[in-house]
Amino acid sequence: MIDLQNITRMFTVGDERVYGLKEVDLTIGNGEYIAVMGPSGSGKSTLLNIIGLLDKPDSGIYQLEGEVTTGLADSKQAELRCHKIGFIFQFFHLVPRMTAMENIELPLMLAGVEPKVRKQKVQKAIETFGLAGRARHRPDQLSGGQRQRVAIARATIMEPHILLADEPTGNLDRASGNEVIEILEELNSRNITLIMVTHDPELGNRAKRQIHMIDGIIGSDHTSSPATAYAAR
Ligand SMILES: Nc1ncnc2c1ncn2[C@@H]1O[C@H](COP(=O)(O)OP(=O)(O)OP(=O)(O)O)[C@@H](O)[C@H]1O
Repeated sequence: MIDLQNITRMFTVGDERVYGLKEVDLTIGNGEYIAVMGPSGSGKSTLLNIIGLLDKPDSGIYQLEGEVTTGLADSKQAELRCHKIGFIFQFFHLVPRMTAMENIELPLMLAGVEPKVRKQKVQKAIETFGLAGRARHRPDQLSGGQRQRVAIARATIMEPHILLADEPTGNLDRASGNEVIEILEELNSRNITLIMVTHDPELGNRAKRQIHMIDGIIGSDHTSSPATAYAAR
């Protein structure tokens, strides 16, 4: 469960103060599938960064799975992030000099998992995400869709409960984008919470709940009825 209470994040640009988020209340249950939409600058990435513990609010309380995260030491926040949350970005954020395999292995290394277990897990992920034959390729030797599949493998290798995806198909052609969405939806069907920022209304409609941001606040929060959700697929 993700629970944001009265969350505000402000940025100072020159003499001006800009709200990234303004007194936002939001509760997200386990296994939900949410699309976060809204115009540029409305606070979508700020919201995702706060939920993902990549950024801290200026005020308010954020509880992640019952634990109050606000005020926790950076190291403790990093530990929570590493074990509970996977990130997928529009531009993949893979390490260019590492192979697909090494990129996928990275979170396991950072978490101190022993080499034998690492190898087993990476091998399984390579197979699960259709990357056999590409394991030793570097990102610049992979297609966009393959890079995003490596990024998803890396994001899920620690078996997080929550996946945060910021425009995961924004840099992909339609076919590769569809493939990536289907993978993310399959993960969500296994009770992984999926929160996806998207500018694409068609994609947004596939989610079971749509949150529209405007000027740092939640302008609307709509959950599709099961029948509507089915029709949108
Ligand atoms: N690091 C920063 N420094 C200053 N202002 C920032 C910073 N990050 C975000 N903002 C401001 O906070 C507001 C929300 O930005 P945010 O990136 O969350 O919007 P967004 O909805 O994700 O936009 P986009 O769709 O263009 O990615 C904007 O006014 C933005 O200019």
